[in-house]
Amino acid sequence: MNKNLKVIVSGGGTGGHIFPAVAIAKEIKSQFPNAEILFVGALGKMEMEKVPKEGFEIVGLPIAGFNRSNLLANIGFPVKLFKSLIKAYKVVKGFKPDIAIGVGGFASGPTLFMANLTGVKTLIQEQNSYAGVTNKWLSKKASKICVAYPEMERFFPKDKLIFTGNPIRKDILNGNLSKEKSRTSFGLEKDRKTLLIIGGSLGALSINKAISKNLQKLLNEDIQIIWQTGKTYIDTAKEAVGAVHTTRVYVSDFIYEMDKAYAASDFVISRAGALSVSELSVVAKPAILVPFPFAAEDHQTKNAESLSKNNAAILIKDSEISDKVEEIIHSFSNNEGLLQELSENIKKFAKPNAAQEIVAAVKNIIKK
Ligand SMILES: CC(=O)N[C@H]1[C@@H](OP(=O)(O)OP(=O)(O)OC[C@H]2O[C@@H](n3ccc(=O)[nH]c3=O)[C@H](O)[C@@H]2O)O[C@H](CO)[C@@H](O)[C@@H]1O
Repeated sequence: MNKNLKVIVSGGGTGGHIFPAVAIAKEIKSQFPNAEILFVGALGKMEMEKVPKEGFEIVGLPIAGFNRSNLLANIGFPVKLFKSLIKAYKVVKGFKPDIAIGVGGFASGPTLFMANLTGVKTLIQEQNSYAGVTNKWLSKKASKICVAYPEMERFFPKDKLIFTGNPIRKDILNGNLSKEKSRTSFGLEKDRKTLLIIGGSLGALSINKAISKNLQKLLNEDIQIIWQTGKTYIDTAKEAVGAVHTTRVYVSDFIYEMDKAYAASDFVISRAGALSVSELSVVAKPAILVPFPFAAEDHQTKNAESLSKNNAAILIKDSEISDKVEEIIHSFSNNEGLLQELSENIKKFAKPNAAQEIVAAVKNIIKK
């Protein structure tokens, strides 16, 4: 099996789909160094840039999402879907994988559909506590569905479920970086308390606005800040930092070395995307979670509640972050006991072996 293992990994759209896919691919490579892995993504989406940076080959389908709120925007959808199905068919037939793994996002629909049609076995990795339409539909033919939340039998056939957790990139899992060195790598002071702000892979407007508005007050707490803004807010954020004349803020649209960002920080403000929540659990960081309220079925609120109900994170509503951020950061900066408690509690949600467990499922499927 070693020499011949061939795997298609398909999906993407945002980091929350791409990075678990990369973590699975890297685990396959570490167990089967000769394995051939081909990613199938959506043209123009984030995976087309991020996946090659991680050292994997990717093919793009001309697929786009179906816009449920504006049906007129879907005029080109049938053509794109048709072209994507044809291309997915050619990719699957040409590459001849032993298995196709779907991680959610536009491209996984046509790819796994064609895999199923041509007799290739499939596995789905669902990151969220709420399953999307495509994954529910693909689950009928999938051999196994690896999930990160309990009670997923609401969406998927129970006998196919494996509760693995979300696969996390190894550099984040290893977590052996020094706090001081990580801080200096961002140009920050090595001994100052550090707040990390992450808005998910695309950035979060309400968090960004809250930080811009309260930046001076936050700096008055004697902290320093690593602030990830997303592409659309980076210029405004840089202006806000310039206006307060400080060297205590590192600002970037996207952070590639999230392992260093986590290691540098004492506490975190974050969206509640599934991967962010899984990573924060593994690195055991005290966190203020601000769920994106318009995610499908409000699943980010459910992700955040699974922690906040257990005193493992603080949940702040999107509409309240601007008014509450200063008060909360004040309490975080001055209450070691609270940080300790949140850190211990969030750690209980960590599933550090997810990638290995998913690859174990892959091995079982292709053995049969
Ligand atoms: C708006 C929306 O619908 N977002 C969804 C999207 O989130 P999205 O992709 O934003 O969020 P996640 O929190 O799940 O994952 C973010 C990933 O990007 C990485 N990262 C982030 C910022 C950065 O600068 N550098 C970096 O590497 C994080 O380490 C993490 O691995 O997919 C998730 C997983 O299906 C869902 O739970 C989210 O609800």
